[in-house]
Amino acid sequence: MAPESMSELGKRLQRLSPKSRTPILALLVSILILRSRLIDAPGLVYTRLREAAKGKRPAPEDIEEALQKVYIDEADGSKTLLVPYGKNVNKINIKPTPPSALASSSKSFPLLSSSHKPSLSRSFLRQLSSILRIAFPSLTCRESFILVLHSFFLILRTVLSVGVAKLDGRIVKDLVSANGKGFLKGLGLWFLLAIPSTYTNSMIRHLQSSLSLRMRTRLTRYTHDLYLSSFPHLRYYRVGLEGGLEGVDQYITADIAAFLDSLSTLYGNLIKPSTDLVLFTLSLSRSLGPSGTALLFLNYYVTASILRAVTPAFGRLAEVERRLEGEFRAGVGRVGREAEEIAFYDGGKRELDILWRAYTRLIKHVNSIFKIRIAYEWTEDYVIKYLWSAAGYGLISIPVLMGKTRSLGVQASPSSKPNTDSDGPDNAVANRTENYISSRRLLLSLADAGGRLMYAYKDLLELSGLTTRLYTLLSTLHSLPRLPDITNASDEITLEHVDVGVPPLNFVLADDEYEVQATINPPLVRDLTLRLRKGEHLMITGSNGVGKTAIARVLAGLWAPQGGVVQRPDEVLVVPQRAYMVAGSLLDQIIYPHSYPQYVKSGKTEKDLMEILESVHLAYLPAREGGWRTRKEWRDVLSGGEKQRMGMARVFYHKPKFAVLDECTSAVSSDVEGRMYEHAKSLGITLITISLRPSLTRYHTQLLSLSGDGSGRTSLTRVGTAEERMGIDREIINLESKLGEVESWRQRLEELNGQLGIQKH
Ligand SMILES: Nc1ncnc2c1ncn2[C@@H]1O[C@H](COP(=O)(O)OP(=O)(O)OP(=O)(O)O)[C@@H](O)[C@H]1O
Repeated sequence: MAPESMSELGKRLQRLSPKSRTPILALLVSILILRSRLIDAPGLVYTRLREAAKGKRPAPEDIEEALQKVYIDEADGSKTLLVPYGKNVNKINIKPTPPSALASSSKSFPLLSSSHKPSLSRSFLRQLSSILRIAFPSLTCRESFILVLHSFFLILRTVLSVGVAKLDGRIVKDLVSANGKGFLKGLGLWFLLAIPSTYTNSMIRHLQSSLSLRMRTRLTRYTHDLYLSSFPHLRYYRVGLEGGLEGVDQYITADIAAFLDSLSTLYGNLIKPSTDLVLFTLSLSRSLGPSGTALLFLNYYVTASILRAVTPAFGRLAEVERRLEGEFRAGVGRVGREAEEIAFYDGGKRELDILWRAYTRLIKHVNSIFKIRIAYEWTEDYVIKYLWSAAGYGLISIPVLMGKTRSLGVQASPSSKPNTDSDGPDNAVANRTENYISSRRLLLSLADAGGRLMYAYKDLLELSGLTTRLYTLLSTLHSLPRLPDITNASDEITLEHVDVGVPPLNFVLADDEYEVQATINPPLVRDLTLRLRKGEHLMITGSNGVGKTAIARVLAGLWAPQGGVVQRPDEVLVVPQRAYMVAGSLLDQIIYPHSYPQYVKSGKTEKDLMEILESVHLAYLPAREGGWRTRKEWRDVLSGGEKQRMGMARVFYHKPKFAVLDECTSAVSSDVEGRMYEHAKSLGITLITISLRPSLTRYHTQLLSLSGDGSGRTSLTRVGTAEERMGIDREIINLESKLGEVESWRQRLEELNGQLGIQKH
């Protein structure tokens, strides 16, 4: 807008009366906000508009590059996500929650008592305020600004409703008194008032959803940063085992959204009727007098008491519903994830039973909520719609029936002022009609506001259930203590008197006090002491379930040792038996957990990657799958052995000092397995192999055997000791002497064939 036209607009605004200025100012402010949102929104709308305006569209290669890159690391530590959208690439800057902010907010999330039930208590307010501090990090943040604007429009709507009620009365009065001019004027005003009223309504809806979305983004980012924390917390790994929380996906996706929807709807449902109640009561009290107003308040008190008494525990019901929803979702997710295994067993029918059971439990619960609601809503409707209306009729009738004609609602306009009761019975009727219509409308609005408030009470209870769900997730994630730091700058792995066992459920709560679980799981491996220098390859063996992988978990830092001291260099890569395939391109599979920008930074090229694939006998993949950037569901595309080879390809890409190979070549043919082991050793990688295959022993210098008798004992022997070599020598002599006899066996065979008349061709 040009500056001259702005100042002209300012002058015009000044000429308007303060009352008529308010809606116009609100309109202008909101237009400015919408405009600034278009400009400031990081990427999404603006990039598209700007690029469309310039007629500049990214080439398909740019989009492919963006798909591969995913994000760009910025100098300030933030990341800029590249999101291909239609024919454009949108850039969205994401600032991670600083670890210090996570650490300081953890004090606001003490664990709830195990006996906690959601309700409107102080605990609910504490939980809500802890969560809201994440959604509204400061008073000056954009969310706070939207909230203020939203509240302003909510109040403006109520002010406009009062105006509409008054105008309504005035129009009917003019109609009854056959005042055509006044009637037409009233109608004109009616249409004028409709403009800010309808605009206010749409702004309220818009601001409510945009506030909800913004809060969701903040909460989701915070939860992601917390959940996907790297060492020393690894919360995504430990939240189930040590935190005892199942189905985190339901919490992070559906529950956050449900919580915020409930919160933002509730805010509107609470502010509007509360303001309505105050303003309408004020308007009405002028016509009802002190005793009428007192009766009105008595009416509020009685109805609120009745409804409180009949309100079921909606909070608890909502919490249970979310949990059952999560169980059902997890069931459906499991079938999708394990589809092939289920199909091999033809287990569809069995899975159907399991899913149907989960769904039936959910539906039964929802149905029972519906049934409980019938009785509650019946009482609510009866009280609010009929009891309140009847009380309203009674209250309006008092001044009318007692012959009082005190002016209600709208004061007659100056032009209509001479029309007083003394001018004749018609005017008296007209005035009473005006008063009645205004008051009636106010009373109906009052009953509506009361109904909404009562609904808000029920919504508030439901919000308490959703708050408890979200709070439980955040407090459980926060409660996981740091894992001990086991890394140092040396080139060797040392374990001294280490006990390895399944970590206990981290905290259980009794009477709001933290207590470490009393029953620590007995160690699987006891008093393990070993020292592994670079170049000393260790093989760990033992029967199933003795704790071989448990040792790998301790070495990786996933489980804290139950006793003793573990020290290892930073560069230890653990390759599990079940190879994990990341969402992304073929190239992403090899470089995982590196991202594309890290790969570029490392200076490696596609030629290097090809050499790696050749060393694991997967060189045919890029050509077969359509290139390095092909994106597929690799978990389904690659065979079990191919996936395991890909796991080894990662080892060759990262070249760590130590690689823990946890039966990660069990599905690979022996010849290829051997060549991969040799290759790893030639790259200078020290191997720690967990395997039951004796054929792998020859690639190692030490053998750690775990006893299968439950004692947790271990024995460490050197592979290739003098005794072992003597054993091998004995075997060689034995075989050689047998080979010496081969000639005599062949002669005997020919003799036998001759006797049987079998001719050798
Ligand atoms: N999260 C867990 N919760 C409870 N028990 C566990 C957990 N993880 C492992 N265990 C138990 O710890 C024991 C050792 O497990 P581990 O995976 O180390 O066995 P393993 O020696 O590697 O066996 P395998 O040769 O079959 O792979 C097993 O009895 C297993 O059931």
